[in-house]
Amino acid sequence: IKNKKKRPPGPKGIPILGHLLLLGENPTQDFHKLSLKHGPIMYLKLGLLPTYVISSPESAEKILKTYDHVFASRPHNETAQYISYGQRNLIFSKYGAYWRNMKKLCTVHLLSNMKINSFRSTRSEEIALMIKAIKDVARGHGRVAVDLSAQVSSLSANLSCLMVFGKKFMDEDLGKRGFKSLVQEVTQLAATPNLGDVFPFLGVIDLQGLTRRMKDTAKVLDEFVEKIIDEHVHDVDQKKNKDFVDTMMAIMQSGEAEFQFDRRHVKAVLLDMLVASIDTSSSSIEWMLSELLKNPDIMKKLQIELEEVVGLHRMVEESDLENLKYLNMVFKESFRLHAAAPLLLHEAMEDCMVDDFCIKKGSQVIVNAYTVHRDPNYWPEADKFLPERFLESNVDVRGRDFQLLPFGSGRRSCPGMQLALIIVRLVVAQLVHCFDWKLPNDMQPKDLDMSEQFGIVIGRANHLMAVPTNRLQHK
Ligand code: HEM
Repeated sequence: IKNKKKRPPGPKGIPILGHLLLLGENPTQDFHKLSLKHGPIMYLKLGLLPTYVISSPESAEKILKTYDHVFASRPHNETAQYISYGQRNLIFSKYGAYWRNMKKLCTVHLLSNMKINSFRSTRSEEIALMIKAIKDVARGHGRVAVDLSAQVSSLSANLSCLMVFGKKFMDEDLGKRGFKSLVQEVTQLAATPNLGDVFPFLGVIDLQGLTRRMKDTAKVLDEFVEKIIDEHVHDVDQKKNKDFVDTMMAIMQSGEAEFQFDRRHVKAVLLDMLVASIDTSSSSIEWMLSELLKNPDIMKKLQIELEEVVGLHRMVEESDLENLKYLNMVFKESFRLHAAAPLLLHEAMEDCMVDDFCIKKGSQVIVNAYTVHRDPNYWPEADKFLPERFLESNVDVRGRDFQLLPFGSGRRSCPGMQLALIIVRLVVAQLVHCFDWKLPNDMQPKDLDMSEQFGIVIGRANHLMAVPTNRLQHK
């Protein structure tokens, strides 16, 4: 009984608001600083919502493995409801039979190795288009800078749209607001702390206007997806390569899903796939390129590996990836320092003792991968970018090693990891192989700004600009 009452340490809060005022523009960093003071299991009260912040590999293992069955649910997200057709998607769905069925369906039919491989030539064509556009800039003989952030974000959106909808969308599509900005608005709104989540009685009042904005955005997106589904229903048999809309509609029409599965479920999952894939992949690529520009010796070493494995007469292919060992090390180190979604949001489905502390049913449990990835017991000189630390180590990003969790671990871990591993490594390898890069205006690598912009995905605060010169010896 005594243990059941024991609460983890945490800062002193104030009545009603609890610890809300301790969180500023970048909650990941705020949690990080607080946990250095209060320990790996820290208690905070965000408004009325009891929250436990988990910050060490050992305590993360307890949450995501030992007691995964208790912590596999998601906390309520007032804003996100409206884009998920009443929690019919995966990301924000509560744990239960529906989520289990839907996750299985997505893993088997949308994100399997076979399905991912069926889009191999699409990836290759789209990446080649980006490289061609950069080559045109590189004709300026080392004088003109490329907006790498814009290039990569557009590539990532195109890759996701082709896979999900079977076609690309331009900025001018979807009326005045533009397709990409609309998808970005969804992630932005879902990430903005909503008072309705921490003071449930404020949910209906919508003081911040977030719900209203999300409803508006959701309506436009819904009309857009409806139109795409209709187009697919009309010419379903004409394509060899089935995109996600074809696949989901076929499952719906066949009735093979063992749970209720109608058009709302199809739309919820399609939007899930877009929202979960576009910014995570592009930010990860941006951060990896930023680190390479900041560390020219590491960039050079990677180029030497590419020269040895691929040669200077052709571009990188997906089949090369398994032979690029140093690329893999650079990739792990970049995901360690710049996990795209470092706050893993979970909810306790029952009371649970973790170490000496009782985590109460209904509480929010946040695993902060940002702090876990900097634990000095596992990561000496944790703030430095040192890919060589993986030289003699088997530590991997797949969720087996709790000191490195960029894709989470356990039941709620990322089902798109395999696809992300391919896209991020391939795009970075291609850019580094095809071009030499330097920072614009004689900027020194050490001066490159690495500020973060907080959101569901942590991106760069400023666009990454760099000057390319051609490297390959073919036209
Ligand atoms: C570099 C790219 C990516 C990163 C870093 C990433 C990371 C993550 C993380 C950290 C989670 C939450 C894990 C947790 O709560 O414990 C997650 C969930 C998820 N990811 Fe990814 N992801 C990436 C790409 C993708 C892609 C390409 C897709 C699909 C096309 C995808 C689909 C999802 C979905 C559907 C979920 C929700 C799973 C659930 O709640 O059951 N992700 N991802």
